[in-house]
Amino acid sequence: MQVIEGKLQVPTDKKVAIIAARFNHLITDRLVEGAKDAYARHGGNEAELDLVLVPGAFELPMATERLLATGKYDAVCALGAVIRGATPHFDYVSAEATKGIATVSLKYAKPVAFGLLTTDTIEQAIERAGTKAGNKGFEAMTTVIEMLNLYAEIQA
Ligand SMILES: Nc1c(NC[C@H](O)[C@H](O)[C@H](O)CO)[nH]c(=O)[nH]c1=O
Ligand SMILES: CC(=O)[C@@H](O)COP(=O)(O)O
Repeated sequence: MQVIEGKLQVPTDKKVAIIAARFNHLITDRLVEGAKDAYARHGGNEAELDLVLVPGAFELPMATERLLATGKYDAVCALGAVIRGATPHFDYVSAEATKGIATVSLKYAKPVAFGLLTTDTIEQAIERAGTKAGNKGFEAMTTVIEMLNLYAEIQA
């Protein structure tokens, strides 16, 4: 049986953008740090990353679409933190961001990692932004690296 999988080594010929929401930036700044750390730990040079900031998670898909439409990027690491408030707003923002990120990834057939926290409390968000439950930004960038290498293995 042939096993096809992507290795965890940053490819030298691929351009990656991090796109991060400023909303809840106390959390998202930590996710960005985690993503940069993952890139460096897997052999990449942080200076080669581009960082794009958007107002909130709702804007992640539309700005990712613009980025990929330029043809300059091979993958995007999308980061944000939606934290439940008192109204149903959380459900709308998180659902649109999630659906949009998946849609744009499929449209361009390029990896767009889902580094979006959707938490009930700020404590849960802190736990996932570099404390006891790891750093979802690190995980998302690791996914970008694996998927870029996987796509290189699966040539159309
Ligand atoms: N409540 C959260 C938001 N809300 C803002 C929206 O994402 C959007 O920027 C606004 O509705 C204008 O289009 N964004 C987050 O990233 N996290 C939240 O918890
Ligand atoms: C994600 C959100 O919904 C949040 O920031 C909005 O809070 P609220 O529902 O209290 O307006």
